[in-house]
Amino acid sequence: MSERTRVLELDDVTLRFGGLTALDSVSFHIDEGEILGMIGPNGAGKTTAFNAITGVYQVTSGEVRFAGRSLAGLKRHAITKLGIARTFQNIRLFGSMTALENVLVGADANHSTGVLSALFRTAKHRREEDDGHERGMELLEFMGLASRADELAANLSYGDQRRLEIARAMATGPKLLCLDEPAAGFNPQEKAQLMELIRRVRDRGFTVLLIEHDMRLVMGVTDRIVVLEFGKKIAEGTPAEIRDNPAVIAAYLGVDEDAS
Ligand SMILES: Nc1ncnc2c1ncn2[C@@H]1O[C@H](COP(=O)(O)OP(=O)(O)OP(=O)(O)O)[C@@H](O)[C@H]1O
Repeated sequence: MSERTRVLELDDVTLRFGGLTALDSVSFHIDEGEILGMIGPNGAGKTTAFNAITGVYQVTSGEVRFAGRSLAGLKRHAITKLGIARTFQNIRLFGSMTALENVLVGADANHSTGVLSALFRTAKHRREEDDGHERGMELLEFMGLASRADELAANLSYGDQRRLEIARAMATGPKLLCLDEPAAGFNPQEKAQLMELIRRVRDRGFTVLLIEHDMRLVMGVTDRIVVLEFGKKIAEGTPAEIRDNPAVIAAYLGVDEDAS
């Protein structure tokens, strides 16, 4: 097998909230171009792992590395700039802004020009705005939202809002895209469509970390899967390996796969 570039690495990460150990010595990595699934029953630590990766929480011990660099002490904004973007379990759009404006807010995160040049509308700032606009429209097109570009986000259907969140995250130009249950609340057909879209996102050059409750779906779209239970990694492997793993079967036994 050829050498692949390591995008993200969690090295023996423990994260405690007071007496509760939400992540317990968790290690895994993601290589460039992979779709890595993260699954596990409710409260397993999946969202906490996202929060540790994106700088919402600092790890108690261990290290998160992005492109070989430790993320210790970095704030959320700095981590976005480095190239990690995420969506949230609960949609967080700016409801009174249009779909396009929401995407442009994402693109803004990576502008090199600052407040002063924006104030004086320097040529460079204008150029960045034009580029951002074009790229924003292209992303909306890609997500099937071009015709909704001028609609207020609050007026979009639930499914369109979920897709817009992904477009906004992509607009920051990330190397790693972290999607926290992007298909939550979707019916099976919508879920299947979204998974296909996520595959196309990866084909555009993004590396994807995906939390998804629906085992069948996650099996269909991911290259590898990490399974958490009570903050510990209990399994890691290809979808076929995970499907037959006794520890995973035990963790999910009696658990409604679609529960969220
Ligand atoms: N800010 C916090 N303060 C205290 N405890 C927290 C905090 N965030 C998460 N936890 C706890 O950490 C554990 C892991 O939660 P987490 O949300 O990461 O699980 P999850 O796998 O994402 O679950 P779900 O599938 O329900 O979203 C849970 O016991 C949760 O109650």
